[in-house]
Amino acid sequence: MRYLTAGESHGPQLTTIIEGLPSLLPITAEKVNYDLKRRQGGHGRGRRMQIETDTVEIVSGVRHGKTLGSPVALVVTNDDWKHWTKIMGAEELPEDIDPSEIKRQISRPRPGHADLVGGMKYGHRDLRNVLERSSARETTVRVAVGSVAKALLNELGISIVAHVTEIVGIKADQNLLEGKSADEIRAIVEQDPCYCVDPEASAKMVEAIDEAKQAGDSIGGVVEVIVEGLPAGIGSYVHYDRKLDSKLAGAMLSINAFKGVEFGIGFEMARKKGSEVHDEILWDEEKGYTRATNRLGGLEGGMSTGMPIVVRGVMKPIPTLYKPLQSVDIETKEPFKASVERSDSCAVPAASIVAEHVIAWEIAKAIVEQFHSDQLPQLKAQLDEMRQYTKGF
Ligand SMILES: Cc1cc2nc3c(=O)[nH]c(=O)nc-3n(C[C@H](O)[C@H](O)[C@H](O)COP(=O)(O)O)c2cc1C
Ligand SMILES: C=C(O[C@@H]1CC(C(=O)O)=C[C@@H](OP(=O)(O)O)[C@H]1O)C(=O)O
Repeated sequence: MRYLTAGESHGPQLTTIIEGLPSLLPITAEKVNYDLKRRQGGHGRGRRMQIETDTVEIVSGVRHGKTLGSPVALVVTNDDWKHWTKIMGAEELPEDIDPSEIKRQISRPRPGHADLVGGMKYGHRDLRNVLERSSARETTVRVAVGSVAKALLNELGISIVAHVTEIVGIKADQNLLEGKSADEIRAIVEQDPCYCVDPEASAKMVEAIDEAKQAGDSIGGVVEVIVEGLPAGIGSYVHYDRKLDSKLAGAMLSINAFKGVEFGIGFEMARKKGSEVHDEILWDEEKGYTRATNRLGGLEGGMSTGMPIVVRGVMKPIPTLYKPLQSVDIETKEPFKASVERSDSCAVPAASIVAEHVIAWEIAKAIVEQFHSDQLPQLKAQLDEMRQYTKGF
């Protein structure tokens, strides 16, 4: 299973084609739109999100609400495009117009964004040609793709949820997750402005985001994704490129501004002994094999253990600052303050939604590739069989 995305931030639309989905999978634009709306939200978003109302158009691969097995193409239009048609059009500029007269040309790269190196790499002296594609606007269609993947996971009895665990050092109380299912966590975070389970921490996060915005600065944080209901044995230890944990880590780090990833208790493992890290194995008639703890985050040897997958990613503060950092104008080579583009001050809550969807995609892909998956009913039957088999193993 694979997908491609195309589209510039201020171009006419974002497009994606998903290939390899099983047939007979129910998909609705309504469900995808719900996830797109969640990605647009979260405290700390900038003015662009007031312009856009992201909705998906399913343009192929689905008939009467179910996938056909053929490629599924999705389109999300950029409402902002109408303000950018001259600046972002695909047609050649008329000869009597000097390109430097085109407004919003950028020659002052922002530290921390792709502007400078992207310009060098692709030979763009107008750095807008870089930022249009390096922008996290592209994560819109990745959420649409992940939403389709979640529809598949849902059919297979697998739930997934993301939440924000930390913003600028303000940490949510992890004990509040104790005994809660992914669906219960979702019900809580959907009501919270920072997509956080801890209302006290969330109130402080809101304050910190507002303060950063006021100061012309930006802040980052940590998001966590939990996957429940995955049978043991998805992924493999037999070859490096089949390890599920490496695929999940890659997916997390593919999100714009994500700089680190950990599973279970994560980097804390460096400070603990083996007896305090590894999860003891239990068995009972009803549940089959379980673990006394889940400190390894549901993965051993590159395979799911049957315990919930717990994966976290850290997002750096957003590079565009209203109080800009020192940079160099690439035309004059003079020192200047970097360009100030309209920007979010904190996109950690929004990015948690992106994380949920890129992880959903990787899990769905690993399942589809491991089993015979031309048709959803066949895939479902094999997963049920695998659950029964591993229980009695
Ligand atoms: C949901 C989301 C929203 C973002 N919004 C902005 C923004 O408004 N301004 C900005 O400069 N960067 C924003 N970023 C981060 C940049 O896209 C990112 O830093 C840039 O693509 C460079 O990539 P890198 O940070 O991974 O090196 C956002 C990231 C995400 C995930
Ligand atoms: C458009 C989105 O996020 C954008 C991500 C982004 C960046 O540099 O990554 C910069 C900003 O773009 P603009 O200058 O158009 O406001 C954000 O708004 C989105 O999330 O849909």
